[in-house]
Amino acid sequence: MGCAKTGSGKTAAFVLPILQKLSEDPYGIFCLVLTPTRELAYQIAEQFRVLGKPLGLKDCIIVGGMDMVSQALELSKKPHVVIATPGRLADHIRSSNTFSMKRIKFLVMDEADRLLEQGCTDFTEELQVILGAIPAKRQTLLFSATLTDTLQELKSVAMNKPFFWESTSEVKTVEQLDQKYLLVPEKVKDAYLVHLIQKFQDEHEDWSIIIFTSTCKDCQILNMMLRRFNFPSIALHSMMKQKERFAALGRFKSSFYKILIATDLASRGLDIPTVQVVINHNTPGLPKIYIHRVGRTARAGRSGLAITLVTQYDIHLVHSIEEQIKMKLIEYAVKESEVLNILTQVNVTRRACEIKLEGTDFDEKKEINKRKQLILEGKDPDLEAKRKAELEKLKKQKKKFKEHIRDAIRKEKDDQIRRKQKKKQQE
Ligand SMILES: Nc1ncnc2c1ncn2[C@@H]1O[C@H](COP(=O)(O)OP(=O)(O)OP(=O)(O)O)[C@@H](O)[C@H]1O
Repeated sequence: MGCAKTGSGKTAAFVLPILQKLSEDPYGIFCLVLTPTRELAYQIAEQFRVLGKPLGLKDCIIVGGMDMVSQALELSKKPHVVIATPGRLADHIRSSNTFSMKRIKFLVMDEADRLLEQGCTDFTEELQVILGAIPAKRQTLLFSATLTDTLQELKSVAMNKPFFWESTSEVKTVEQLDQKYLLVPEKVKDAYLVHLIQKFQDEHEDWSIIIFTSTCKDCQILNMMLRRFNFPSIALHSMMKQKERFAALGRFKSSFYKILIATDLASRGLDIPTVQVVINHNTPGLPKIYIHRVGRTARAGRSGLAITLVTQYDIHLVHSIEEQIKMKLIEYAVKESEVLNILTQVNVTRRACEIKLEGTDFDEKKEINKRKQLILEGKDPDLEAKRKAELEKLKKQKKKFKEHIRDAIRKEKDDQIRRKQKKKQQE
């Protein structure tokens, strides 16, 4: 298990030793790399290709959204390395007997904590299928910039004592990263965003910027809005077709578009050296999401700037981020008068974009996609919706209970302090 900061070169840290071992005894399929997103799979394959060229390395990328037949054909040709997202690889294992992974020596899980996380996109079932198709005797490598929580869980289930390497540093983010926050009222958030982008465009023409949003819809609307202000922006989210996703990323990487508006689909692993600024349009709900998002800049020793827009409802989230990364964010200063000047125009434009999007089948498409996915997984969409609603209810109750306890503890602490102060005064 390897845990090191974002942009510190974890990919090469597993690619190079694997290539070394492969050169000693080359055969296919020698190694399997799993990663949570399709874009990341292509990026890892690129590193294997560059570094493995002298060996004549054959690789194969197995991800969803691409043609399954040609993938099956490639798998049957025994590539040295398979780089895959779990869902599509599990589909191939279930449906095909034209390839075998029984001899693989290395299993790499990149962004391992995400792969093993049991949340909204849960890979558990797919991982079970994959683990059943590869030999038990192998070396398993887990990498991420945020592995600490997963470590404890894994240590308890691992058959051998795992070797864990962590870069020693108190602060969890990169030193060269300038981390700021901007306190903004929810309703005027977009005016601040437009102001920031205008400023960066005016002052640093060559900078590339990533803006992270919380939902696909927000991502889409912001892109429409920024386009209306003539900013060179492009969206990247999971409701886009896979070909559009790759094209968007390609155009951003080549600096054809200088602004990428993305959901957390792009928060992990992506390595784009020109990115100078990351803007969090919403404050990430979890510190580790923050760490990965801001890690899209200041990579490989470069500098970078991260600005998180914080509304009145998000202050507790910033506190937990600061606690986790072990440093304080600094307030970013803006000229309020300049924001006020564009406020009405921005709000009117946003509303116009929202109306335009409502006129399309965006929401409907999302529902259909969700139902399709559930049916593919062999689940009943209606039953799942009911289950989800019940879970939500339970979660809310749990949250309320936790808040209640937290308040009670805080109150008790305050009372204690007050009692102590009173006692001192009396003395
Ligand atoms: N020894 C090195 N010297 C200079 N650059 C390097 C070196 N090793 C890797 N790099 C480059 O550093 C960049 C970041 O590497 P990489 O994408 O592997 O980071 P990472 O640690 O996996 O980050 P993340 O946690 O965000 O996925 C890449 O462009 C890579 O080519």
